[in-house]
Amino acid sequence: MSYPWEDWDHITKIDPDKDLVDGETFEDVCETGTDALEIGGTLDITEEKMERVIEATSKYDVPIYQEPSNPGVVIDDDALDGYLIPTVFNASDSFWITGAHKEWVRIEDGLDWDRTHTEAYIVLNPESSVAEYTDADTDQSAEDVASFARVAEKMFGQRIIYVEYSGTYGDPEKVGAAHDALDDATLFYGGGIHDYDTAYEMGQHADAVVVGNLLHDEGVDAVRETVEGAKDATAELVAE
Ligand SMILES: CC(C)=CCC/C(C)=C/CC/C(C)=C/CC/C(C)=C/COP(=O)(O)OP(=O)(O)O
Ligand SMILES: O=P(O)(O)OC[C@@H](O)CO
Ligand SMILES: [Mg+2]
Repeated sequence: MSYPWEDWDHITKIDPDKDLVDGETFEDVCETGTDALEIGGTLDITEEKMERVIEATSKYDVPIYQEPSNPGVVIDDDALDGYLIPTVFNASDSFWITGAHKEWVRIEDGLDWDRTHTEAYIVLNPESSVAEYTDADTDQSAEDVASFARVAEKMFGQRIIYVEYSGTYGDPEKVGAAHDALDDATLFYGGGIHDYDTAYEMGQHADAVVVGNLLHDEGVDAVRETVEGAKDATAELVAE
């Protein structure tokens, strides 16, 4: 079986709680060359804000996925290509590993399983809201990260492993260790990517890089540079 994310090099994560840079539109975002949009964030996400972003982005060709941070914000919308549901492998509280998922399945009947996929997060920036929120144990060596990645793929059948440094640029060695530990699963990296070079460097280790804050803080020209960095890193790997 093949999955759409296997062809992605670059993902733009849109936080529905944050604005775009003045004068920029969702059309501009879709024209950066990014391969997919993930819509989600951890703080103050409401259904209404989610709907607004889905509505505005669904007119263009880029696939859009919702990444809900809790069961209460999931939107039932045909415009979505699917749902990427996080599970946090190094959370201290099992609510963020399987508990929220159990609640979701309990309250929703008729989930669209064909469009529902999971992302196995390894959260590594202790300062991030996602680390606080899930009480993640972020003190992990490269070997620990590699082992989490392997457990996620081999024992839990996860197809997406996500090394998350939300808000700060991470350690390429840990990202590389996760990549080396995987056979077929896809590795996402997110955190602090802000220019061509950072996208290029992490793009050499991860299958796809995720860019979040940059869109809201600097705008689409900066995002386009990161698309180029990520694509060049992939082109180089393919040529090797
Ligand atoms: C079962 C369902 C439907 C949901 C549960 C989903 C889970 C387990 C969420 C855990 C938290 C998580 C991994 C959320 C994904 C989104 C994310 C990482 C947002 C980025 O977080 P930050 O950048 O730290 O937060 P802000 O940007 O909001 O400050
Ligand atoms: O906002 P940044 O630091 O780019 O992180 C992207 C993403 O991994 C957040 O979930
Ligand atoms: Mg953020």
